[in-house]
Amino acid sequence: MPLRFQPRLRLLPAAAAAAASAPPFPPHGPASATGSSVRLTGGRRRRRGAAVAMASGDARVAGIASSIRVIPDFPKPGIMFQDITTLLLDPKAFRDTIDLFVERYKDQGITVVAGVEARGFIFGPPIALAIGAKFVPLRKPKKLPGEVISEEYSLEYGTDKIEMHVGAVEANDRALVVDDLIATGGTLCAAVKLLERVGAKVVECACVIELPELKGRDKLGDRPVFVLVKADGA
Ligand SMILES: O=P(O)(O)OC[C@H]1O[C@H](OP(=O)(O)OP(=O)(O)O)[C@H](O)[C@@H]1O
Ligand SMILES: Nc1ncnc2[nH]cnc12
Repeated sequence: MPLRFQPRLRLLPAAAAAAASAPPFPPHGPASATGSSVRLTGGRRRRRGAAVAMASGDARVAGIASSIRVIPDFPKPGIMFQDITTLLLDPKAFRDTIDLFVERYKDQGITVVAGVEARGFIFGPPIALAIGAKFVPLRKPKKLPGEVISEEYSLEYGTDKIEMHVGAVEANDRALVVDDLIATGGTLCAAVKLLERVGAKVVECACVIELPELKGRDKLGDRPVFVLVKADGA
């Protein structure tokens, strides 16, 4: 997966009001991991590179945003890695994340939640259970034991593939695609293609985080993408 350079992050204007009530540091944030923070006007401090912005006016999103740790230069120099494992350490943030998705999708007639390996396997299943849909894992090559269909997608250098079991999704299914993050959009685009190839209707793609500078939405055309937080490169 291409983990492209993501410049230092800043708080988007839409986020400012909701963020005012957020704690200055996340419970498990990089302030402790890296010792890195920046001072905000008014004397508050926030993590360097970690200002993650709200996509909605819901107050829960501020807590979710501040629970996501950003690790600079992982897995290689220049990458600001959005680490959702710290969100998982915070039961309120994790529950709020699932609840926000469930509230959005519970009355949309969704019959299948497709989660993209690996981090879509964390958020997808609890959403599927709560809305009464089946969960279908979209896996990296050679992991699924049954007959599969595959979709290749572009990486920064070369290509990768995801696979889905034949028969898991049917032509009359209404699908939600779930992953933790959209960057270039290549992964979600391949996921959508797999589902559409078997005739399913992709209602929406849902991610916790978007890196808007990488313009992943452009790759998805008119398929809607819903995200909770945006990490904005300044
Ligand atoms: O929008 P894109 O540019 O396609 O990137 C987004 C994908 O990258 C990350 O996964 P990764 O491929 O690193 O795999 P992992 O979850 O197995 O670590 C992330 O979890 C998304 O699936
Ligand atoms: N900056 C980033 N952080 C976490 N996962 C990613 N996948 C692609 N870019 C990423």
